[in-house]
Amino acid sequence: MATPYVKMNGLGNDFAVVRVGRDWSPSEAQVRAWADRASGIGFDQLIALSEGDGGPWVRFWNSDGGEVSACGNGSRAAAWLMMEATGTDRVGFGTPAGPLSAERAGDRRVTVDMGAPRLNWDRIPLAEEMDTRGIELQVGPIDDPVVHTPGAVSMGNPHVVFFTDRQDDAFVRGTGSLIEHHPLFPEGVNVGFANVLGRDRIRLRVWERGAGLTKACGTGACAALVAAARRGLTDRAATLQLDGGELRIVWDEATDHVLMTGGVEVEGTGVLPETSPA
Ligand SMILES: N[C@@H](CCC[C@H](N)C(=O)O)C(=O)O
Repeated sequence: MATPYVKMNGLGNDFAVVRVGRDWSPSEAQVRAWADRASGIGFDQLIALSEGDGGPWVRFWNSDGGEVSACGNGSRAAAWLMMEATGTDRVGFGTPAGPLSAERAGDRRVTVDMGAPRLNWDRIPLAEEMDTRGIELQVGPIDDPVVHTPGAVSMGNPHVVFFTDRQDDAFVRGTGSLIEHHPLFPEGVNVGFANVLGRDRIRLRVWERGAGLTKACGTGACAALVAAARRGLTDRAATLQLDGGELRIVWDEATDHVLMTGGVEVEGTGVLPETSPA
């Protein structure tokens, strides 16, 4: 049966969003074929919206076909679609990483309450106990590393954040792809490169686990703000400048929750191409 999709993006981080049953389960090969920018639809993540007894439910897959628990930009897109469909200004929905809530923040702008960051080493997860404010990891010569001691944060998915002004393509791609599969991260990791420009402004580029360098990463932006604030480098609210635009991130002191505000765009619609599940 044909499955329609809506093509969307959040700051250029793009998705195909489908409405399907709770038991819908594409194979890795199918997701990879749909994600392919030369021969498929082309996207960074696939997002599935379902209705169940417990209300709306959202799942995410990276372009490499792996299912993941969280996606910040994708959560804004999913929330906006659900609010448009129901004519509401707020929505709550389940995700594999836990329940989230969202509300409209202007024309095609959405704030998602991303919940509390997970900061214990075993919840990132790391392979061994470490202080997640700055973990024992470095890139480059032992006595003169290029980047070192990244903060580690889970926003429902694992992130490390290096504080550096080295943000050129070659460095981000080379270092990101190396760290993504480092044995310290049993589930892999998203790798952020954050240049703190002021107490309320960070320039961020993210090498995403399972998707590579994207134009923006919402959970990466949340993780960067949390990692920076924990180190005293910024306040608990900042504007994150990503390649595709800006996100406002607030780590609320009263609730410990991280609030992410940014735009969503609809690019078009289509039908998932027939593919073999193998
Ligand atoms: N682009 C996303 C993150 C998608 C998942 C990530 N690549 C992972 O594997 O955890 C975002 O906006 O957060």
